[in-house]
Amino acid sequence: MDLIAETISHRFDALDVLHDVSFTVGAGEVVAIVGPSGCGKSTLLSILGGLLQPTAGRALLRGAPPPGSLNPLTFVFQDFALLPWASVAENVAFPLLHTSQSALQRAAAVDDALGRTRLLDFRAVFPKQLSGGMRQRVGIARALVVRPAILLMDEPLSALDSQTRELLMEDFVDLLADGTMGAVYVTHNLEEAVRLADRIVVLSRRPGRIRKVVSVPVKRRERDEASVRTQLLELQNELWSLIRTEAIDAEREVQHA
Ligand SMILES: Nc1ncnc2c1ncn2[C@@H]1O[C@H](COP(=O)(O)OP(=O)(O)OP(=O)(O)O)[C@@H](O)[C@H]1O
Repeated sequence: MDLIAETISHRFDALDVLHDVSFTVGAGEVVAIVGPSGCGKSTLLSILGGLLQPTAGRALLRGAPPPGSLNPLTFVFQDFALLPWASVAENVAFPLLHTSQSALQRAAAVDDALGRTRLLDFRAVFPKQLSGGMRQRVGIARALVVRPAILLMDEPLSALDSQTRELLMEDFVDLLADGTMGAVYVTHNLEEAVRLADRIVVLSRRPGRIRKVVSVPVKRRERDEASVRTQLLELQNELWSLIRTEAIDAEREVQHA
């Protein structure tokens, strides 16, 4: 199933946020969205996920969802957005509450999502008992439980320390390995973009327009190998040089606001 951003523009009243953004996320593809602060990345993700109607253009899905998919698009949030009073298993089961699945089917789907995120031993634990990294694993399991075609991720690792980020990036590489699930990955972190994405959409300063789309020419599985480190670092530098001046301007704008 493909997700298509078709000439999307958006305004919040007088604030021009996105301008004429078009790209396609193919089945199983990971597309990162990077750009200076406030350029409209989260707004674009909300539009892609159908939470926000764009002022112009549209987001559409094309093709059949994966077998057994209950929801083609599902979000993973920066702040995990877990229910504090519910256990890990109950949090993960939450998106299934209003589906027609039987209790047995739900339990199987929850077990599958917990297994894929290595959380089976933590099913009865409550979020406050978990580290940040484990909480985000629960957030990811909750997204996986509906067997989505595409994960919509908004800075999913930015609340975590660098070691935990590294571990979760490895988890993402595993989860995305069989190519059945794609992702749109919004991030400030160019290292994450280069590590995880097939293609990186670089947005300009607000109103965000596409400045460049960059492909990562190394298989995801091989990106932690020493032999490609220089190549990936060069790509990261290329991205930073595209963003740097505008990031400085955006930073000043935020500070003066
Ligand atoms: N609901 C809203 N109403 C009005 N303005 C909004 C709303 N949501 C976002 N904005 C503004 O739209 C602009 C783009 O915001 P958005 O969060 O999409 O950018 P971003 O690129 O994700 O930012 P950051 O990199 O800082 O996370 C910002 O100036 C923001 O203040």
